[in-house]
Amino acid sequence: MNILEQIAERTKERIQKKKMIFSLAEQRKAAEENSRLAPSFAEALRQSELSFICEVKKASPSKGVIAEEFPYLDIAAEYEQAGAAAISCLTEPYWFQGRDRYLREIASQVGIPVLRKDFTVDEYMIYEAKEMGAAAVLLICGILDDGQLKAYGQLTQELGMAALVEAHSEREVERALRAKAQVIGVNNRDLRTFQVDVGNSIRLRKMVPKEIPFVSESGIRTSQDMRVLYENGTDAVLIGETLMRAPDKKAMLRELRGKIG
Ligand SMILES: O=P(O)(O)OC[C@@H](O)[C@@H](O)c1c[nH]c2ccccc12
Repeated sequence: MNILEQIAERTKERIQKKKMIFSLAEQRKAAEENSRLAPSFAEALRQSELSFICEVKKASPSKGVIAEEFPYLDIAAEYEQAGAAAISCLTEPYWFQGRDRYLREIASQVGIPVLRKDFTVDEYMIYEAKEMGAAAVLLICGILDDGQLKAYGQLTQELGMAALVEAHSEREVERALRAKAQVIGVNNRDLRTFQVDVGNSIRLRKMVPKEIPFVSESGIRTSQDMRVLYENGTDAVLIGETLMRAPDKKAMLRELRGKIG
């Protein structure tokens, strides 16, 4: 099993345990009772020439612990003040050291949309995301079949959220398009090998119609990376590690943005 499959399996177990404590029916009810409409994720990505989705992430399978100190609320506030279009918050606990409560607290504190970054493998997680105040969930093509992609995308929309559908290859972009993804992200990191290639987004950008916001994810470090992505029609970038390691996140965002947008 590659790492992506391992995480997906572990996530299924995690959700089974949660369901025993709080059933799917109860979770659905809790989601439906949260009538607060989160700000629109897709709209937020259309607000500027090149939008930033800034990630709150303590650790990752490829890098281990990235931020020993992890004042997640301060980090989220700093991202918002620096002009982030949206925040991505990890909730996966074992490889990324995420927590549901990080997302819950961040979403209640900031005015910009928050993406629940997790390995969605069950509709239960979509109800949870809604209940927690997320504006969007991640659907990874590599761990979902076509039926799930479609059904989870629909449920997400019914609950007033958006799905960021993540692809890594031509075939997966085709699948995302077929599933009527509202927002498509291309991961520059191969979650099977951890190899990073920003060229992956550039290659796959051409397959996605202009009306669908296109997000380039992972491994973005320099204003040079940003320029190349921008020139090739990227609408938004999703940046984690580079920002998490920067002592002054506002300055880092300014530097990355350079002369763009
Ligand atoms: O820290 P980076 O290299 O800037 O990457 C951020 C984000 O793209 C990455 O965390 C990510 C992309 N797809 C994922 C799926 C699950 C968990 C995490 C991810």
